[in-house]
Parts: sequence; C-alpha cells; structure tokens
Amino acid sequence: MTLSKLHDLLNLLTNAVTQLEEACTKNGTSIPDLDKPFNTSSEDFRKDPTAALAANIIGAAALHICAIINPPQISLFDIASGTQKSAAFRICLESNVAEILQEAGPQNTSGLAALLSFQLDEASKALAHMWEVFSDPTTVKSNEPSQSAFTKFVGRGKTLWEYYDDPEQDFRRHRFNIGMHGVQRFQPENIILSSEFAINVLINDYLFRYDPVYDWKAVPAGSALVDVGGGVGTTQLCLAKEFPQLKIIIQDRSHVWREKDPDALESGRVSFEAQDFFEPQPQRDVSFFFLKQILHDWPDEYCIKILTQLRKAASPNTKLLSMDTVIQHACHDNSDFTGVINGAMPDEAPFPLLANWGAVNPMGYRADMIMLAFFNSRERTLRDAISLFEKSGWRLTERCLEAPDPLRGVQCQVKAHWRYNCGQTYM
Ligand SMILES: C[S@@+](CC[C@H](N)C(=O)[O-])C[C@H]1O[C@@H](n2cnc3c(N)ncnc32)[C@H](O)[C@@H]1O
Repeated sequence: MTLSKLHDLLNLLTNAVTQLEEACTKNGTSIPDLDKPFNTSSEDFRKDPTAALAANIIGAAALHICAIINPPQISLFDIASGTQKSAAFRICLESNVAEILQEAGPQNTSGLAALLSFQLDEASKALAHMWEVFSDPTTVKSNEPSQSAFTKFVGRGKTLWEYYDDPEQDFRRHRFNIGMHGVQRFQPENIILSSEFAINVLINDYLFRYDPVYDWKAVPAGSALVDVGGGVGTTQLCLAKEFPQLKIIIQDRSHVWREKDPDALESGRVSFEAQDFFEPQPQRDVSFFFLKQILHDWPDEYCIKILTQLRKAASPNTKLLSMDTVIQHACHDNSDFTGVINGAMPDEAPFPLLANWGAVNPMGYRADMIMLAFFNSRERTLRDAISLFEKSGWRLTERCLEAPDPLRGVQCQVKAHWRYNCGQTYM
C-alpha cells in the first residue's frame, strides 16, 4: 500500500478537527480533558450533531491509522488479552472502586454499573464457551436458544429468561432489569420522544440526515400503545409523562412484572400486564405495538412467532414500532430502497474509512456476539429485518435514525426505528 491512504486519513482527521473546533467555539463547549475527572457536562459538545460527527470521523480515522501502522502481533495480543482488562475492571466494579460511576448520582449511574456488571458476569461467562459450541457439530449451526453457550455452560440447561426465574438468581434478574436502564446511556435521552426532528448536517461534504421517530402529538387521545416485552417499563415513562393522551400497557413475563417501575405506576397512565409474547394477545383496539430490543434476543423462527401473534391482534390501522440495532456492512452497500422504505439506507462513513465507521461503531457488533452467546440469535441487517417482517405479515415502511447523534462512538448501537404498517400483505 502506498502512503497516500495515510495522507487521505490524515486530511479527513484534520478537517474534522477544524469542524469540531468551530462547533465548540460556536456553542461554548469543549472536549473532555483526560487530566480531569469525568463530568457529565464534558460530553455536552456531542449534543451538536456537527461536533458529534466530527468526533466520530476523528476517532474512526485515528483507529484506522493505528490498524494500518501497528505491528500485527501487537494488535492480535491486544485482542487476546482483552480478558485481563475485563477481569481487572470487574474487580474494580464489584468492590466499588469505580466511584467515578456514581458521580452523576444514583439514578444516572446505577443502570450503567448494572449493565457493565452483567457484561462482566453472565455475558463474559457465556462468551468464554463459544468455542465449545462452535466445535461441537450438534450445536455449531443451531438456531435454538436451548443450545446456546449460555444455556449449555452457564445456565445448566436453562435459557437466560428461565435462569432469571430461579429465586436464587433474584439478584441477577434485578441487576439485568436495572441494566436495561443503563442501555439508555448509549442512546439519546428520551429516545422514544425524539420526534419532530429533521436535521441535515453537512460535514466534509457528506450529508447526514436524522429522522423523526414518531409524531406522538398527532396521536388521537385514548390511543393504546402496548410495549411488548417492555421489562420494568422505563422506556415508556417519559412517553407517558409527555403525552398523557396515550394509554400505555407494558407487558412482560410475570417475574419481571413484579419489579415494575414505581414511577411509571405513580404516573397512573401506565399499566402492567403479565403476557407471554408467544401466546395470543388479548383482543382489543391497539394503535401501536412497540418492541424494543426484543427481536434481537430471538432466532428468526421465534421472531416470526412473536410478530405473527402481534399481527393477528392488529387492526388495519395498528402500527408496529421496533427499536433494534441495524447492522451495517463494512463495505459500501449499493442497495436502493428509494420509494419503498423511507430512510432505509444508513449514512456511510466518508472514504477511505470503512463504510460502517469501523472501530468507532462497535456496539452493534458486540451486541451481535452477545445475542449469539445467549440465544443463538443475532443483530440484523436491514435486509434481514425486511425479510423477517414480510414472513410475519408486516410491511416495513420506514426506518428512522436516532437523533441527534446516532454515530457517536459509544452510541453506535445504532437504534434504528422501523415503522411497520399492516398492509394487505398478511398471509
Ligand atoms: C432485552 S430485554 C428488553 C426490555 C425492554 N423492552 C427494554 O428495552 O428495556 C428483553 C425482555 O423480554 C422479556 N421476555 C423474555 N421472554 C419473554 C416472553 N416469552 N414473553 C414476554 N416477555 C419476555 C424479558 O423478561 C425482558 O424484559
């Protein structure tokens, strides 16, 4: 390879630093100072989409340069020894050394700490057994959650959800539920509310577009939204507060339902229902079915069962909103969904970066591995999603990128919001 690629990357990086500087000067923000303790306001600069994108370009270009220039054996050892950092981190976390996580107050930090703790406990243990699953001809191609690394080697025959039902695992189940609050730390605050957003950002001559999730204000009073597998109900709380005209029903397995969010209940606009999503839904008028981080837990065959139950309970006007990661290919994708699915194609990184933003966009791919280890499931590409929904009687009509900074490093578990319509396509 000639050195020109390095020059290209360097130019990209330098231009992005200039853009970031201009955005920070305009907004009166600054970038974090590694010599000072973490402070929530040190992340404020990313609220400006131009600054957030510039930061991503800088990070992606810098890591891309490292990948080219570092000796391969060092890169390999970094990967292989990653468990040392995880082990040290877990000790810090469990023994409360990581006081820094508490600086922003318990509401904001406990979710993140619980999520990290889950990652270092259940998830790390399951991932450690991936080779055993891959090297066994009876499990390597399995699409059954009962054959996953977690079920076979950690849950001793129980899937994650069955494992959490065991009273001995009350602590871990509780931690998982709190950890789902932590997931929100990787998304824009009030992600579900991020409607009425339509920003265009021009950076390094590339146009980035952000779309609305849903125009909740336009929803008629009394409309019912059913959050299927909604956990303890945190996602819906802000929706209930902002849009009191909505009637919100949160469904989950009965064990989770015991832990429902007290704030959500107090609001009086949210009710909880024990409901297995593989079973028929109660017959009633539902305006929205909402699925957040449910489908990625299940292999296709199971997703089709869940979606088909929702389809059977839907009226012609029912919409299905699904929030999940959309995995991007590392190479350029020239699919064209123009006129078929609004906002279908993700914004790709500028050349010569990898189209999927490479190392600054790791979250979706990490989650993909976790879904495999726990459930023999996966994160899906847009094409995967289209196919899944088609097979279940739904038509994917729209994909909304989150706003305002979907490409932010840690946030790159890009929550895409797909809007589905009950069309004429139900079999
Ligand atoms: C990854 S969590 C997502 C929770 C919530 N939607 C959120 O984003 O915070 C998956 C949820 O699916 C629930 N779940 C698993 N199996 C279920 C089933 N058969 N019926 C209903 N909920 C189920 C779990 O209890 C858990 O709360």
